[in-house]
Amino acid sequence: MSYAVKELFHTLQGEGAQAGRAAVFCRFSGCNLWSGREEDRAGAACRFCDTDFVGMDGEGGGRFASAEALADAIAATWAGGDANRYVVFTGGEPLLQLDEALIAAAHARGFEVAVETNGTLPAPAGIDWICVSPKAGNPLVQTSGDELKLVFPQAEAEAAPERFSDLPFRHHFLQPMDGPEAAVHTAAAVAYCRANARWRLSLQTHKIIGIP
Ligand SMILES: C[S@@+](CC[C@H](N)C(=O)[O-])C[C@H]1O[C@@H](n2cnc3c(N)ncnc32)[C@H](O)[C@@H]1O
Ligand SMILES: Nc1nc2[nH]cc(C(=O)O)c2c(=O)[nH]1
Ligand code: SF4
Ligand SMILES: [Mg+2]
Repeated sequence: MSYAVKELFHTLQGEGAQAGRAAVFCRFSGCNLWSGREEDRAGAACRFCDTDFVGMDGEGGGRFASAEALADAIAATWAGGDANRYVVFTGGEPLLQLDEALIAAAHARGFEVAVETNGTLPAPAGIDWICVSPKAGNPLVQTSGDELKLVFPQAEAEAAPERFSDLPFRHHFLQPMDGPEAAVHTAAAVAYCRANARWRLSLQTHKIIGIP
C-alpha cells in the first residue's frame, strides 16, 4: 500500500512521558474526525485540533509508494546518532495508514515505534509506545496502551477524566487544550492534577520553546 504523508521532521517529543526525547515525526495526511478545512471545524467530530494535516506539501512530505520507501525517508530524516532511534507516527489520524509492514520496516532500521492516536481505530500489532488521546463523542476502541493523554477540559461529560482513570495505561496525562483560553485550561488542568494524583500534567513543551 502507499502512504500519504504531510510532513517528516526531526525534533524532540514535546508531550507526555517521552517529552524531551529526540524523534522523527511522521505526520500522515488526513483524519477520520475532521476534514482539516476551517469551514468544516464547527461541525466536525473533533473541533479543537491544533494541526494542519491536509495534503502532502510539508517538509519531507509526499506520497510514498511502499513501507520500505517511507522507512528509508524516516531513517534519512533521523539526526540523533545510533542509540535510541525513535519515530512517532501522528497526523491527522495515523491508524488510518500505519500498518504492520511499515512498523516492521521501521524496526528493521533500528527504530522504536510510537503512535499518537485518537483511539477510534484499533492499533496494529508491534507498536512500542501507544499514546491514546480520546475525543468526546467518538467511540474509544483502543482502550489500553502506554499513555492516555486527555486534552482538558472537553465540555462533554463523557470526556471527564474519571471515565478513563481505570483503563490499563501506564500513564494518565491531562494536556491543557490550546487556543484562546489556554491559560484558563492550564489552570484547570493543574487544579485537577493536584486533587487527583493519578493524573499528571502534560505541557506541549515544543510550543513553549518554539521548536517543531
Ligand atoms: C494533532 S493530534 C494527531 C494524533 C491523533 N489524531 C490524536 O488526536 O491523538 C496530536 C496530539 O495533539 C493533541 N491536540 C490536538 N489539538 C490540541 C489542542 N488544541 N490542545 C492541546 N492538545 C491538542 C491531540 O489530542 C493529540 O494528543
Ligand atoms: N515536538 C512535538 N511533539 C509532539 N508530540 C505530539 C505531536 C503531534 O502533533 O502529534 C507533536 C508535535 O507536533 N511536535
Ligand atoms: S483526531 Fe487528532 S488529528 Fe483529528 S482533528 Fe482531532 S486532534 Fe486533530
Ligand atoms: Mg502537535
